[in-house]
Amino acid sequence: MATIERMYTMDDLPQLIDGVSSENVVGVTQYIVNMMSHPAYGSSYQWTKDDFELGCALGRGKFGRVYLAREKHSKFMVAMKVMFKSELTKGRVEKQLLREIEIQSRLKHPHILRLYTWFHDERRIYLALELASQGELYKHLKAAPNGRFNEQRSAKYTYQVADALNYCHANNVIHRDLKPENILLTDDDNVKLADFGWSAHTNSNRRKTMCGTLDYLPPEMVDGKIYDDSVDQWCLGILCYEFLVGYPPFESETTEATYDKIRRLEVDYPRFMTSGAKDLISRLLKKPSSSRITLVDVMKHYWIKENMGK
Ligand SMILES: Nc1ncnc2c1ncn2[C@@H]1O[C@H](COP(=O)(O)OP(=O)(O)OP(=O)(O)O)[C@@H](O)[C@H]1O
Repeated sequence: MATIERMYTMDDLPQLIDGVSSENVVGVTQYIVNMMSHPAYGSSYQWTKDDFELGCALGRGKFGRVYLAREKHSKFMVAMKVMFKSELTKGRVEKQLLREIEIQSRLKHPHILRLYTWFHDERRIYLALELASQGELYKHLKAAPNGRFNEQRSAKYTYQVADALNYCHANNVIHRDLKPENILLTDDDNVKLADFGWSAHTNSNRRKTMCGTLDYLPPEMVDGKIYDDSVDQWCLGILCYEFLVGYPPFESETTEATYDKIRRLEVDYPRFMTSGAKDLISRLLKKPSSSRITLVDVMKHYWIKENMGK
């Protein structure tokens, strides 16, 4: 699903506020007018840190911190990721970051975290990201009863991630690093796929690079073989399993034991898992990548539909 690309004008105001509740009409109208009257609206604009007020820290990553921030003119809230150039250079991740920025800034989908803009000063790089106030999905999984989501929540999130990945693949992007730590949650309980640091374009050759989290590695990557965008379907199967069970299926004490389980496709489905969930996961965790269920079929799968009330 794509977002509307055209620029709105003040003439569109009635359409934009159509359906807004009466107590919010004044606030929303003011908000839209502020946005449209900003010099950045509809033209190129060089954003700087002076355009934003930084608030509390939302979290800390390997290369910087993320702050709640507000654009001064429109009062639009964002998550501002601030990274030090010296640390990026030391970690040799400048190229990876530039690729992440290039990919994430052109992906516009309701379940992909938007990168609104980015800029830099002498010492730092700033990424103005869509705000996902509930933070990492991982944290919510750990806090859920028995450390796992119920079927309704699992099906909803699996559907939304499948929708996001399907959009990525249609735009020649493979995510390659799916896991609950790389998915954020909004206040209205919707997921946003984030962290495109390991993502790749598919339009070049199929690649053999080894990356991503061990527990989520598909067999073709364990064996260093060529792979394509169906690695994301495998990872979606692992993710759906982790939602329902609380840990990934091939988790082991050692790297070798994990690799071994992946190669032998040794999945233990707990008794509490329903046959519908098992059916979907086993269709995703197929060793020959070409036999994995498509993302469109994941969204139409009966277990997803049943649990989303569709
Ligand atoms: N868009 C956002 N909205 C709300 N909170 C966010 C957002 N982005 C990040 N955070 C919070 O900040 C924390 C750190 O994010 P960041 O992306 O820097 O870390 P990370 O995923 O560990 O990245 P990396 O491993 O690439 O350094 C996250 O764990 C999350 O809690």
